[in-house]
Amino acid sequence: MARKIGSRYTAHQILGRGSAGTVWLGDGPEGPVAIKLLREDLASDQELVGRFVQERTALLGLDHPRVVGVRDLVVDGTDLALVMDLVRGTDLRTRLDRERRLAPEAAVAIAADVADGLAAAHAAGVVHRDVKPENILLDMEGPLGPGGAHPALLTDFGVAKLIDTPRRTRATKIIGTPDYLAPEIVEGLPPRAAVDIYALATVLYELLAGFTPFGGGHPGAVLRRHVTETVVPLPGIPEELWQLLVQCLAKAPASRLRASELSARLRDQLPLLAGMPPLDVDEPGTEDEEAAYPAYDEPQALSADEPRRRGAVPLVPGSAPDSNRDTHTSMRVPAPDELAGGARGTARAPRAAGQRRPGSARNKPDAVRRRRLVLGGAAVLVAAAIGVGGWLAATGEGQEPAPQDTEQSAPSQP
Ligand SMILES: Nc1ncnc2c1ncn2[C@@H]1O[C@H](COP(=O)(O)OP(=O)(O)OP(=O)(O)O)[C@@H](O)[C@H]1O
Repeated sequence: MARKIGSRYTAHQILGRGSAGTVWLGDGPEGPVAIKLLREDLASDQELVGRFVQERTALLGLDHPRVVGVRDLVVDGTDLALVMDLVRGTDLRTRLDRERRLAPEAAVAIAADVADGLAAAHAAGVVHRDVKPENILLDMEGPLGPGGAHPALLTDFGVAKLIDTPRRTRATKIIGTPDYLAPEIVEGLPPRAAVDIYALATVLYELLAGFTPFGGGHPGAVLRRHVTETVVPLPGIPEELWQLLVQCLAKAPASRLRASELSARLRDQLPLLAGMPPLDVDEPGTEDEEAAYPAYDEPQALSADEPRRRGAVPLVPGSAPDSNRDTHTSMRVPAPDELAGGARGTARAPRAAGQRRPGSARNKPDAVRRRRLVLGGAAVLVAAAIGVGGWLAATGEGQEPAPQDTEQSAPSQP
């Protein structure tokens, strides 16, 4: 079914859905495009529409081969749409779901591409703030690179910033995707370029291991781990690559590499990784923590036959009418002492494949595991939400900080 978007574009077929809306395959005066049609409740928010229009230049301004370009912004009646370059391929989450983990050479090649895109964005004064596999697209029509990896492009630049306004997101709600949230965000500091580096290092770890370094269990527990736990080595990972990951997952933002340096260091490693098979590691259990939390119901938005995705919190609060992912969980603000008190270990050390942890939650039926998932009292929620509350407060209109410790020079985003 075709649908007109403004006077210049026609949407033909749904490519995918996210928390902010639906992405369509469409065409316009210059050929095929991808059209991200924002959810109706967002599109009817006049303040939000105003922000998109105000940021039009910034949205349309990023021009880099590793960034999905935004070509146009359509505001038409109840429609608010971003018209983007069409990437023919898939998103990295889909590939990861299919393959579970990638060979190190391919994983590093993809991460280097994304780092290139980030370097360009940071130089232009833009922080992405939502780097995750869902926002990395693989261009299947592009030339094959190291490890047989297709070129990777980062998408959704600037959208998180526009949608996450204090008015839309009460300070009691946490915004973002917990697995990829840098500790300084959890602690309430404003997001600068280094948060993207942390998120990208998390993605690279996930590509190599099949799970994120601090993910698993209740979203609040995930946030707490970002702040209190150190990343545990992956069995079999080359030392230099491991050191790079450790540096970019540093708790202190200033200790992380800049995007251009990360890209160069990743590419330096590629020859050493050629032909290396995927790492053979087993996902750690979270049973100790799960036992500490009362029952937690899975988010409603996920349909029964859909594969479960990692716990995540919505970019936009509230149920998403056209969303079918469990990237839509809302969390309550934890009390300050909860975070501090939640620093107990979680026994999340990855094990070489085959090594079983006695009584691992991995061996429990899914429904049981789910019921035992977190919520409520314990540790985490607390500091997390307090931190993010501070972050939200700090990212109000006109308060977005210029990306610091980026490739400097460039003007900051208005
Ligand atoms: N420019 C594009 N070209 C081709 N496909 C795209 C493009 N942008 C997005 N898609 C597809 O649409 C899907 C949904 O994208 P969208 O950005 O709305 O959500 P998301 O990033 O997956 O999740 P969320 O918005 O919750 O962070 C993507 O996973 C991808 O498969």
